[in-house]
Amino acid sequence: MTKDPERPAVPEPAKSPPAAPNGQPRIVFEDVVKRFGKVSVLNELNFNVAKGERVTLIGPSGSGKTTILRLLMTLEDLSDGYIFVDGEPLTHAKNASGKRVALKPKEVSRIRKRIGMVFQQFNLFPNMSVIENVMEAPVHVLGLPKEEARARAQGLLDQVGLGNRGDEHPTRLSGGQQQRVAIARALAMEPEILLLDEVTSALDPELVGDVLGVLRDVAENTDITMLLVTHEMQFARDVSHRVMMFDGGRIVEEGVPDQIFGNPREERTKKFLRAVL
Ligand SMILES: Nc1ncnc2c1ncn2[C@@H]1O[C@H](COP(=O)(O)OP(=O)(O)OP(=O)(O)O)[C@@H](O)[C@H]1O
Repeated sequence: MTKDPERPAVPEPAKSPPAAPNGQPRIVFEDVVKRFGKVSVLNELNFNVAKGERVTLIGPSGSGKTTILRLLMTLEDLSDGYIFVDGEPLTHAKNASGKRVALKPKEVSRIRKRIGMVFQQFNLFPNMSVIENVMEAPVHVLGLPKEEARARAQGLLDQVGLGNRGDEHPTRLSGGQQQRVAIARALAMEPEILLLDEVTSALDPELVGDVLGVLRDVAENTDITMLLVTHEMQFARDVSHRVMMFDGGRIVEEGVPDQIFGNPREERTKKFLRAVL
């Protein structure tokens, strides 16, 4: 695989990921229902993710993986049920009489700020320089002074191997470099939760390794809770504490990566893995 010369060497992947953290959950999905029109995509889905845990969601196309991330990012409305972050409701709560009520936008945004997402398409602002892309949310959402935001952005660009490209426009960068900027941009908000949705799927194969290298660094050197949707099964195996296999909006099977990838129990998981591995 071609290495980007600007990208510093990344450490070798850990042989086996550390034991999954437990304790107070960072994320709780409680009886989550998502419908698009009359079609129910998630049906009373329940799961927890611990603080610092990295969970990969796998499953066939249409099984609801992206919808789960988009609900957490509040890009989709929750049809029913509750999502909690550190015990606090994200978009809906029960009022004193037990009725489900939507939270006010201000309350939603307070928690939502703690969540970052990187998409398949990098979605950088084409009219801003690379460093301005990374500074934008810290300045406008967190209210950080510009110089502080710039220093933070520069540090992150250094971290993703693009420290000397800050003044360029994103369109001059390769897809892999743009995706590394998008990762820096998500990290600039110092999220407690990072959602990664097929972040290498739009890249030429030779650019995938550098982006995964950056994410490996993040996984190994921070305690950010991560939810990943990826087709990079070796990467998922290396960095995840847990893998959840979805089909039809339900969890078919979950377990540590070695078990799911090496010794899946459910026929549906075996069939899916046969098709993708
Ligand atoms: N905005 C929308 N309107 C209508 N249906 C939608 C919408 N977004 C998603 N869906 C449907 O919801 C289901 C779950 O989609 P989702 O993207 O979450 O699946 P996925 O597991 O991430 O699939 P993929 O691996 O192909 O990205 C699919 O049947 C999809 O067609």
